[in-house]
Amino acid sequence: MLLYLIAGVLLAWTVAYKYRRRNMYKLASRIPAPTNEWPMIGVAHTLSGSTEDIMASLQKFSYEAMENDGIVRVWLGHILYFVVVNPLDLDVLMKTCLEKDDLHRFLRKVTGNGTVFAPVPIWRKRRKVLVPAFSPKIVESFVDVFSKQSVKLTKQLEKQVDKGPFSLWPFVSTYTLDSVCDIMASLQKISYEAMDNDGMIKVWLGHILYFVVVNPLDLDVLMKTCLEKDDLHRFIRKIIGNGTVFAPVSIWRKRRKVLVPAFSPKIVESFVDVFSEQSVKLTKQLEKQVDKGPFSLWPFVSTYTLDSVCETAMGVKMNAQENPDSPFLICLNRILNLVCKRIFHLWLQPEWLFKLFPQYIEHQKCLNEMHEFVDKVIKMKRADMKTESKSKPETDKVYDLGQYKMQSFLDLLVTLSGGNTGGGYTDIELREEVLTLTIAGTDTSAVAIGYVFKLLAKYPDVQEKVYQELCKVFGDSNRPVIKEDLPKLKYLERVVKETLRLFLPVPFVIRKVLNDIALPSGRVLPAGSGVGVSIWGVHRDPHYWGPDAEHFDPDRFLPERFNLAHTCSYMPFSSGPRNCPGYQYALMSMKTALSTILRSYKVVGEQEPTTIPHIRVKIDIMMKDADGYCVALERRMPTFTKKK
Ligand code: HEM
Repeated sequence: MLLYLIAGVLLAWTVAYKYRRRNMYKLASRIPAPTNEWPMIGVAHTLSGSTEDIMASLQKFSYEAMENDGIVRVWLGHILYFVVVNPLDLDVLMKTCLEKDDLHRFLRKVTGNGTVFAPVPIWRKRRKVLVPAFSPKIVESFVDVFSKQSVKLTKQLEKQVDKGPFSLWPFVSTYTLDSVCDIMASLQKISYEAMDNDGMIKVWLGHILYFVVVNPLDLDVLMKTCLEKDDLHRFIRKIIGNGTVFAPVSIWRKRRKVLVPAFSPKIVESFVDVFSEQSVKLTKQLEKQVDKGPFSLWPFVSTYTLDSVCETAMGVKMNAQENPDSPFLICLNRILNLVCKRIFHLWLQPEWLFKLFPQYIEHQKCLNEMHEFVDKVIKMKRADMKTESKSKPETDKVYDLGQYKMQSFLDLLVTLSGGNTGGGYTDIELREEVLTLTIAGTDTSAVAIGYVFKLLAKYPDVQEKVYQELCKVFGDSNRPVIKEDLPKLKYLERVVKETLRLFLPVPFVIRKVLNDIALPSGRVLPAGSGVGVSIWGVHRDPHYWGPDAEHFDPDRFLPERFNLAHTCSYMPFSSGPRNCPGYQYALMSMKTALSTILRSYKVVGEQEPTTIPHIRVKIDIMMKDADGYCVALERRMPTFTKKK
């Protein structure tokens, strides 16, 4: 019975198929075929892999079509194609045939339902969102990017001048790639659009609707109610698990309660000695670069912040400044780089697909190395706390594990979570929190220090004022910084705050909307959508910062001038219950490093002709200088050795 049924279905399908083909043949017979049809030439060329020959065939078909009233028919496998060159026919076809051919299915594997190859029902919605993003005003705003990339391209081509023929392709292809991949430029553009649209604009990212918000009144509500982090953070959760920064709210609440007391002013102040010692080391490391022209500051400042954070978080002297080949540092940088790639490359997102890429093995290797290291520190800490022994275990060859201090965050977390025996954090919870602090505290502060350097090089008058203040506080002494110095460095603090306004390490924060939310601006954000908080946009919005919002002016933070109309109009450390608990720590670490280095060296670089600073930025988890914080140093006085 079943066999009869199957046979019947097959027969019906064959008849229908034959009928359709007959119909097709009938229609096709009115249209000539080219003299050499596809199966003969096309397949042979395809098998030989000669794409040049395929192009030659396509050109030939086009010529034949020109001679046959603008159309010829071609079979590709079992599918009949009409090659059309007649503009009148094309006018109708381009308006009616909107579905892309199945041949594009291979590209769809990469772009998914991205507008270009999406099926028509999906395409219609996507196109509606995409078209306004190509408005003349927006496209015009990209000319700056094209222009900068063109100057770079011209400089790259310089190497080939008067050297005979060469392939232009690698040069022009990277030019367009750089322009198109300028993710930060797109985020900035969207933020400007939001400013012009009463502080909000909507954007589709894949199938999720995001609202990019820059209105501080709306943000005040959103930052207090939308506490759940977006799913895009799941890649970084692979590293830090349920560590405070990206934990689901139910877990985050408990973790935050334990973490906040560990950032009390008294505890953070006690870290200044660590910042100071590491800053002296940093100044010594920089010595090699003095009077030697421009160099990238990034490896120097990022190892300074890593050493400071590891010492204060785990009590371990990482010595990354002297030992940049430290496996922990290499793994940390590599894994963060892979996370960033996964966020922006859709094909690396599904876990099963990512596992097929060689990067997966690298990812796991780095993860294991980092976990093993932190687990080792935790084990030693527990043992040490148990025996309360002052004698330290044998020094680890690479990490110098023996030298931890008693009041690191790790000590505090063990105690604050309920103690070393029962009730307190498990080893995994401790590892998650320690890694969270390391990741949240390292690059953020390094990025910010790097931007201060860039801006001081651009504005020597501002640097001179910083230097004069340092001379006033430290006299001609080259002693290391102590905690009492920091509150006296008021102008330096204004420079840091203004830098964090214009060039902030975390320009965007993404949260989930779990329930419909009515906002002060009158809009309602629907449950299931996402909020892209453009802190970058908030900080540059002339509605709140005046017509000179884009200008670098540290004195706008003078108490008599600074009037924070809305809490959320300045929030480099975010706002609300999920803001950054490390802001005092970061400011102290930055001020210590800057006041140590700037007494020894003058930073020089390309000066800015106006008060609007231009720094080319890229998104690499954080917003970083695309040129690696390139500056030069000139000597002012000998490096620091003496204590007060
Ligand atoms: C200039 C330096 C820094 C900047 C600009 C910065 C910025 C931020 C921002 C914007 C957030 C909130 C993200 C959100 O709202 O979703 C955050 C969270 C956090 N930051 Fe920082 N941060 C800095 C330094 C630090 C340091 C030095 C530490 C620790 C040593 C730290 C630890 C954390 C932690 C634990 C969180 C998670 C808070 C929570 O979810 O409850 N940050 N940071």
